[in-house]
Amino acid sequence: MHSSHLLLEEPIRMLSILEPSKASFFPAMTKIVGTLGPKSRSVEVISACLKAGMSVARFDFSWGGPEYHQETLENLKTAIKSTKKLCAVMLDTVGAEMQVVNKSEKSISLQADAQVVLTPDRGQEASSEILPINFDELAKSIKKGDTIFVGQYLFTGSETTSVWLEVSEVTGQDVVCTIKNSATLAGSLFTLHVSQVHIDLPTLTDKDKEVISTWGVKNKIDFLSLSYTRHAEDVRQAREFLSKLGDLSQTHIFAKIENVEGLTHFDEILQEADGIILSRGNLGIDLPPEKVFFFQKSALYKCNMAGKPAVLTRVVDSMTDNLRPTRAEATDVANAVLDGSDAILLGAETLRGLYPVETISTVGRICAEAEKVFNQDLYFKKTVKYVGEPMSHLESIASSAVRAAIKVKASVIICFTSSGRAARLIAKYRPTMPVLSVVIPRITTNQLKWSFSGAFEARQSLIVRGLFPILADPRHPAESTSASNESILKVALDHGKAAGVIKSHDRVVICQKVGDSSVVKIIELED
Ligand SMILES: Nc1ncnc2c1ncn2[C@@H]1O[C@H](COP(=O)(O)OP(=O)(O)O)[C@@H](O)[C@H]1O
Ligand SMILES: C=C(OP(=O)(O)O)C(=O)O
Ligand SMILES: [K+]
Ligand SMILES: [Mg+2]
Repeated sequence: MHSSHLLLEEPIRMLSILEPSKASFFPAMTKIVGTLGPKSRSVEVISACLKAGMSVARFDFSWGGPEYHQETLENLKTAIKSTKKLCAVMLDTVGAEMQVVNKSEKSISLQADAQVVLTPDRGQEASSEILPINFDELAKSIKKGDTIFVGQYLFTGSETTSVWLEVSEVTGQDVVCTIKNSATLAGSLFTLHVSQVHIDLPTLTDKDKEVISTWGVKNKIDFLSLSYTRHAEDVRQAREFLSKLGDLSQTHIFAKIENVEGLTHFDEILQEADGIILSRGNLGIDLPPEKVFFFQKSALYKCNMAGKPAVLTRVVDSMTDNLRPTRAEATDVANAVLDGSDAILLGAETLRGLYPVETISTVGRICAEAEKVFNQDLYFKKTVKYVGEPMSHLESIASSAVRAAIKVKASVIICFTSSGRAARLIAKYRPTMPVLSVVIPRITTNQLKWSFSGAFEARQSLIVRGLFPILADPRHPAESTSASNESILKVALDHGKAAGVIKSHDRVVICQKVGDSSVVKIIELED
């Protein structure tokens, strides 16, 4: 078969599979988002997660209050300082999530073929006969025969702690269900999912707004993960809300596609959002199993062509309590890379799993192997063709930088950027070498005070495949002169050398503005 038909580069020597994977400074070009929680909130564990390759920390407000998450975040800051590894912060909303609340935390055992009632009456204690839920309108939204799934928060699928229910009767506000499998629900919170039914809850709830405008503002969150995004309008409303919150006007919105409704409006959502999270946890039960791969491949392709970062969830559930992933999971991680994801999001594995650090390093190693055989040549051609002609000047420069870097076998691409746009466009063409994006701060004013931009832009590239940011000293203003460019370049090269990605005699491709024009330079280093 001709290599252009394959996701893999050809030819692959069978024996190359046996070569040990080399350790390198950048564990992988694909990024890892880790959800922080009980098993990953001490300075020690977070430091180890950062060293293993986590570059975005996710704080999921479906679970845990602001004080709890603040404590974790303070530990993250300490870990960042001591490891000198950058990490961005993602706030994940609750959104239109239906939940069963089990205040007493006593485990609830459910027997197959028996009946259980879902009720909006939150005064009731959860038991084997009745489950109180946080949503008043369930009875209006469903009908006899519908399927409902109730599972432990961040259920892993391998547990006996989740049940399938079939609606047998609706009586007033209550929904009577037949239990399809025996299970024991353990813990205080369970997520409830109704297959392919519109749930009339807002995408940004009042509680979400409250958390964003307090916790979010205080911590200048880099990313808002917008749970249950179903329409482009959801993203527009979130954007409008953030725009009034000072620094958060710079926060990037990642639309989480978790159900068929979001999938149906994918194209419009992608246009509005800064990035996409393919929430396979929920979507995987909303879609028939045989269709999940299809969504993954087409959504990743669309994100790649739009040059917007795509994050894939739920890859190694079984590592929540095992040191090794299953064969299917290990293959799934590699396929996520070949299909085009920028980042992998770990949920239960890092939040409440026994091996958060090992999970990160295992996923990183699988990604790195897949990146080595990713058919860059085919991908590059596809992207150029998709973009068409005439290309914008900047995109043409960016794609040329990638092509040049591959042709001369450069060890890195160094890209000067202020808005982050140039670096992102380079990453869009999926270079095989790391891109050091040197973010040059711009002086901005809001009429009250002067400040420097750049910190958001630098951290926001931590979710993009292949981008490794360096924030330049604000004493080098964006109004660049050739002297300041030279000194910044020296800093970037030194950083690359210290990190072990640049050696003497290496070739390096540089993308920067000289005077009014963007240029791509190739330099060969001396000793
Ligand atoms: N401070 C800078 N010094 C030199 N070149 C820069 C600087 N900022 C951006 N560039 C270059 O200018 C071009 C436009 O990049 P872009 O990231 O869109 O910058 P901007 O911040 O102007 O939007 C790219 O070639 C980029 O490498
Ligand atoms: C990550 C997911 O969402 P959450 O954990 O917020 O339910 C998912 O559904 O895959
Ligand atoms: K959530
Ligand atoms: Mg979800």
